[in-house]
Amino acid sequence: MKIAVVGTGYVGLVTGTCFAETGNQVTCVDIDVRKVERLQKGEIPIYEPGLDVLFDRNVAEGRLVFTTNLAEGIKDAQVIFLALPTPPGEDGSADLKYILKVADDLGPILDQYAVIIDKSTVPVGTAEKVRAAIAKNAKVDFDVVSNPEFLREGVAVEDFMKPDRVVVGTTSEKAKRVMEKLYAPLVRQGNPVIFMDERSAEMTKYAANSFLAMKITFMNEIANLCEKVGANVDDIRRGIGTDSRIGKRFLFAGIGYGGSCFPKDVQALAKTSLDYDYDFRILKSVMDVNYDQKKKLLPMVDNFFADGLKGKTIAVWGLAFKPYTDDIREAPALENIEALLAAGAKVTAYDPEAMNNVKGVLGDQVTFCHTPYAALDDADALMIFTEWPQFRTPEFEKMGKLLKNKVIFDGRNLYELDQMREMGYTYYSIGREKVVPA
Ligand SMILES: NC(=O)c1ccc[n+]([C@@H]2O[C@H](COP(=O)([O-])OP(=O)(O)OC[C@H]3O[C@@H](n4cnc5c(N)ncnc54)[C@H](O)[C@@H]3O)[C@@H](O)[C@H]2O)c1
Ligand SMILES: O=c1ccn([C@@H]2O[C@H](COP(=O)(O)OP(=O)(O)O[C@H]3O[C@H](CO)[C@@H](O)[C@H](O)[C@H]3O)[C@@H](O)[C@H]2O)c(=O)[nH]1
Repeated sequence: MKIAVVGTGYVGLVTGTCFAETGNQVTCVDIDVRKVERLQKGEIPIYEPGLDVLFDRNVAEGRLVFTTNLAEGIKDAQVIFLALPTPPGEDGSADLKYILKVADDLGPILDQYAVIIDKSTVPVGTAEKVRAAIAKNAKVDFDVVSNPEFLREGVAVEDFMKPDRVVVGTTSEKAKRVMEKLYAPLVRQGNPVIFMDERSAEMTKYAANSFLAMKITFMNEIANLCEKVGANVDDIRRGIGTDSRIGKRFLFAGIGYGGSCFPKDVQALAKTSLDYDYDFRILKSVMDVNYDQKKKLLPMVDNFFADGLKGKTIAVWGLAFKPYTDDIREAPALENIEALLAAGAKVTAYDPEAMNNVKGVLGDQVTFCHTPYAALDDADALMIFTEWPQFRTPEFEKMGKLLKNKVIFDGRNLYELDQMREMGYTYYSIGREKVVPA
C-alpha cells in the first residue's frame, strides 16, 4: 500500500517505520525542516529503542522517505495518517489547530479516494470536524477514520508491531476493508482489530489513558497512606496484583505520572465531561493527587537539612519521564529541579538520554555530568526520578564516599530497605518506611 504519514514525531515516525517494515511504501511529512533534513540524512531525531534497525533497513530499501511537502507526500497514497500534536489548550481541552490545519490543506490536493486516519489523540467529535474541513474543498471521495494509538514510549516499536489490540472507528465498509488489510500483518497472533464508530474510538483512547492514570494514582494514594500506617506499598502491589481482576501492571507507586500523554489526556477528558455537563469526579481527584505526588519528596529534602536547601548541592539521577526515552514532557524531574533551584540549591544531574533536552530548557542552571557518580561528587544528597536500569545496582560504598551525606530520596523505590540499612544510608522512598542509620 502507498501510505502518507503527516507529522513525524514519536508516533508518526514509529507508525511510518513500522508500516514500511510490513512492506508498504511510506512517505513521512513534517513541517519541521530541520527534522526532515536530519531524517533524509538517515538520522533519527528521537531516542526510541529498536527503531534504528527498522529505520535503517527501510530507508536503505527505499520504502521510507521524508518530505516537507504535503502534496508530494500524499501523492497516490491510499491511506493518510495524521500523527499531529494535540497539546492542551488554555482551558485544558485538546487543541485541534494542527489537525484542522492539515485537514484544510488536504481538501484541495486530494486527487483520488483515500482513507484519512486520525492517529492523534483527539476528543470525541473530531473525526466529524476533520471530515467537514476536508470536504469544504475536496473534489474526490474520502473517508475519515479514528485509529487511536496505544504505543508507549521506550517500547514503541514492540507495542506497534505487536499491539494488544487495534481500535478502528469507522462506519464506512470501504474504509474498514482498507484498515483490515493494513493491519493484517500486525494481528496474526489473534490480537483483535476492534471496529466501532468514530466517536467510540475517540473515547476509547481517553478511557484507556485515564484508567491507567487512575490505577497509578490509586497506588500513589495507597502509598501515601502506607507511610502513615506503617505498611509497605510494594508488598501491597504484590498482594493485589496477583488477583487477575486487578492485574500486575501499572501498579508501581512513585513520584507521579508524567509524559506527553497521561497529564494532557486526563485533563482533556475532564474538559470534555464539563462540555457535556457531566462532572467526572474521579478525574478531578486523579489530577489533584498527581499534582501533589510530583512534589512529594521536596519537603522531605528541605526538612532533612536543618538550615534548608539554600547553598546545598542536590544530585539528580534520571531526567526523562520514564526509562528508555529522551522525552522530558511533564517529567517529574523537571518540576523538582526548578523547585530546588528556586530554593537556592545547586543541581548536578545525570540521565543516559535526556540531558540534551533538559539543557534546552534549563541551560547552564544545571550541571550535567557524564556518569551517575560524577553527579554525586560533593553533593549533599541524591534524588532519583527515573528508574533507568543502571541506577538499580549502583556501588553504594563508592556513592557514600562521593556524597557529603549518605542520604537518598528515591521517587521510584529502586532499593531494598534492608540493603539501605546495612549500607548505613538515610533512605526516603514512596509508600515505605523511612530508613535511618542505626
Ligand atoms: N508520544 C506518544 O507516546 C503517543 C502515543 C499515542 C498517542 N499519541 C498522540 O499522538 C499525537 C502525536 O504525538 P507525538 O508525541 O508523536 O507528537 P510530536 O510532537 O512528537 O510530533 C508531532 C509532529 O507533527 C509535526 N507537525 C506539526 N504541524 C504539522 C503540519 N502542519 N504538517 C506536518 N507536520 C506537522 C511536528 O513538527 C512534529 O514533528 C498526539 O495527539 C499524542 O497525544 C502520542
Ligand atoms: O506502574 C506505573 C506505570 C507508569 N507510571 C508512570 O506513568 C507515566 C506514563 O508511563 P507509560 O504509560 O509507560 O508511558 P507513555 O509513553 O506515556 O504511554 C502512555 O501514554 C501513551 C500516549 O497516549 C499511550 O499510547 C500508552 O498506551 C500509555 O501507556 C510515566 O511517568 C511512568 O513513570 C507509574 O508511575 N507507575
